[in-house]
Amino acid sequence: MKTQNLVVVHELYPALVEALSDAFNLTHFTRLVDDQDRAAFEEAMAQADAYLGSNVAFTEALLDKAPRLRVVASVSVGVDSYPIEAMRERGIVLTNTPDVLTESTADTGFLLLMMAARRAGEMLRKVRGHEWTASLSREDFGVDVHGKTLGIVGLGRIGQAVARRGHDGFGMSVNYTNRSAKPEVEDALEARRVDLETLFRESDFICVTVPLSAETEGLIGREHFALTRPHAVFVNISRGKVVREDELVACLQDGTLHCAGLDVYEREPLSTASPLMTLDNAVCLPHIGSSTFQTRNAMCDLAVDNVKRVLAGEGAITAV
Ligand SMILES: NC(=O)C1=CN([C@@H]2O[C@H](COP(=O)(O)OP(=O)(O)OC[C@H]3O[C@@H](n4cnc5c(N)ncnc54)[C@H](OP(=O)(O)O)[C@@H]3O)[C@@H](O)[C@H]2O)C=CC1
Ligand SMILES: O=CC(=O)O
Repeated sequence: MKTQNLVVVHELYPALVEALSDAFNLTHFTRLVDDQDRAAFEEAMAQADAYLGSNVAFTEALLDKAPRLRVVASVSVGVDSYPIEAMRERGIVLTNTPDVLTESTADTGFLLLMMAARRAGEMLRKVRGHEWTASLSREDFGVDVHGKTLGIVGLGRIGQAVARRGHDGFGMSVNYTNRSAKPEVEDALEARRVDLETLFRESDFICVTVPLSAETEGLIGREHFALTRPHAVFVNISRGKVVREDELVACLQDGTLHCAGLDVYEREPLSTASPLMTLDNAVCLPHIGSSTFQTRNAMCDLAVDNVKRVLAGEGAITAV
């Protein structure tokens, strides 16, 4: 007999839904769309031993309504949306999905970097808009990536994977800022640790891969964009709130910053009223960092293994 209640708010691959239905009393939402879904979700959480998912606003009030809850398995590496201290006080184990998403997310970072450098979004719009009627002019040229300088803000797992792509694949020099020094990466990638201002001043491409925290919220703004080189490309694949988005928009509009490639925003989904929607020098993706079939399946598998281990009284594989 199934005795444990699992609430999932995530899209899962079909075989996993079947396996979870066999093992648990499963309440499964693909996503919470409206108030009715949210109410049904809270009702299910009142009996839940475990939760697995992402993109749900977790509050202390929700925890108060979930007295049986023992494990929250986030299908993400970032855990900025959870009340971590309140969970700890209640003895709820929080787990995440590091490592399995590192390479796909770094690919997305490099995709944005390349798209912004070569203005791929704009060019695609030209072709589709039937504006490719003659060979392109200098006004449509992009900038080279190979041999340039790449600056990484937050040289953790994903930051290092982006840096490796730049160094090994494109012969780029690497600058980085990070809380702690990374001598082994400095050796392997000839990377140079600098302060944030120097990184913005002395890099052609800047990629943000630092987690959102009290220290990093609003870390980057106009004073940094004002230091950038004439054709600098700014990429953010971490969290929108690390950047002061109104200042980013203003700097893209007034030419202080040449162009940006963004996967994340202050508010998601991005509002249709956002100026980023129409700026030619902003390449905007809808938070697809880890969204490949292989990686999302691996993230779900890891989250499930974490749930099973915690409920069995064993340590989680990737506790936060
Ligand atoms: N766009 C997307 O879809 C995705 C986005 N992400 C985002 O990427 C983030 C990074 O993931 P991941 O690389 O696995 O995380 P890691 O923990 O491996 O790396 C984070 C790095 O940031 C550094 N850091 C943390 N705080 C500060 C600070 N205040 N100042 C300077 N450096 C700091 C850490 O330094 P130290 O080594 O000293 O601790 C560490 O090197 C996630 O938190 C998430 O927000 C992740 C996956 C997908
Ligand atoms: O944004 C995605 C994550 O895994 O964090």
